[in-house]
Amino acid sequence: MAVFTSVTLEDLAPWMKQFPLGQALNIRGIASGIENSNFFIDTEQGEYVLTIFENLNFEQLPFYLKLMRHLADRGVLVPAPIANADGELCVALHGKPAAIVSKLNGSSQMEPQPVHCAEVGTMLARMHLAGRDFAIQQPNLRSLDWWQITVPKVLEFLSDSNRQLMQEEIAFQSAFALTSTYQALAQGPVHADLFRNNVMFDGERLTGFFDFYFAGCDTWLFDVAVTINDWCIDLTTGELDLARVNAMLSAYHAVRPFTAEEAVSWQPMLRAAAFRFWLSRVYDFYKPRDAEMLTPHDPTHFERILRLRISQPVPALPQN
Ligand SMILES: Nc1ncnc2c1ncn2[C@@H]1O[C@H](COP(=O)(O)OP(=O)(O)O)[C@@H](O)[C@H]1O
Ligand SMILES: N[C@@H](CCOP(=O)(O)O)C(=O)O
Repeated sequence: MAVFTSVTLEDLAPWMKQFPLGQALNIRGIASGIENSNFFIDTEQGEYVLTIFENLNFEQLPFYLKLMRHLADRGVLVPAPIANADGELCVALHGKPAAIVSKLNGSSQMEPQPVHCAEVGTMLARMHLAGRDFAIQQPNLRSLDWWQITVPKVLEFLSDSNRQLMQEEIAFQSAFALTSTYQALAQGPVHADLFRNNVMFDGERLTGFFDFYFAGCDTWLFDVAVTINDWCIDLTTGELDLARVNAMLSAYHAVRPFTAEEAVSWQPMLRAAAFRFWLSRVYDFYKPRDAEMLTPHDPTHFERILRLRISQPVPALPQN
């Protein structure tokens, strides 16, 4: 999809008066998003991104927007939400919650090299540390609870072998989450969807993480595993690429050293990260929402990755 809710320059004229950005001069819908309606807007103060939230509500949004503001204020490279005259980061537009955030320069690096992975590892660790004193608690809404509710809804669509894989993995992850090792893992606000399409680069320089609308409080290691499973693989086979894995993990470890509990949780967490996206892709594939141009992501990609993370040893986390 792209734009679920249409917005014109005429719609924007009165609405923009509450923001310190002057008039909107131009608005262009962004085609690549799949969750929200996004637009680039040119204002008298420069370029910004307008997002109309299609699924998140006014109660949930302060977590994401205030987290972005909190991180931006601490030097983590993320879009900074713009407050209106009342200090609100989220305001209704066409009856839906909407926000304006700063536009990041650059473009996504879809064929990353170790140098890009190192940049991501460093910024991810800085983001985790900067989030430690963030006051709002909101769980990762695509975590174990959601998996347990969603698995029964999709089993009927799966082949026998995939149904078995899904049932065995949800049982494994449910048991893993109860272990004292899991309970000892460092937690805090995490991005939870830090794929290549959610990071901007200008050449080899990272300019920002964005699309925080799957963020929530979860283990930091889950965030690392989600990121590794997208950035550091052979895209055809799903196998881990050691040079990129080492670059990302070493860079992260240099800022925020991994713990002994994280070291023993690494393989289960790579499985959890693969499972989360296999499940959401299966769900979106078989239970699509209304959308003008929505093309669902391929679920088999993460099924393949999950099978590999179960069957093959994974490179160890760096340890001091
Ligand atoms: N703050 C930003 N700065 C620059 N580009 C952005 C920003 N936010 C979104 N975009 C652009 O909009 C596209 C869609 O945004 P995204 O957050 O991925 O949408 P969705 O949440 O709907 O999947 C991105 O691929 C990117 O090109
Ligand atoms: N990264 C997820 C889907 C979420 O889409 P995004 O465009 O909001 O990052 C996936 O690949 O399944």
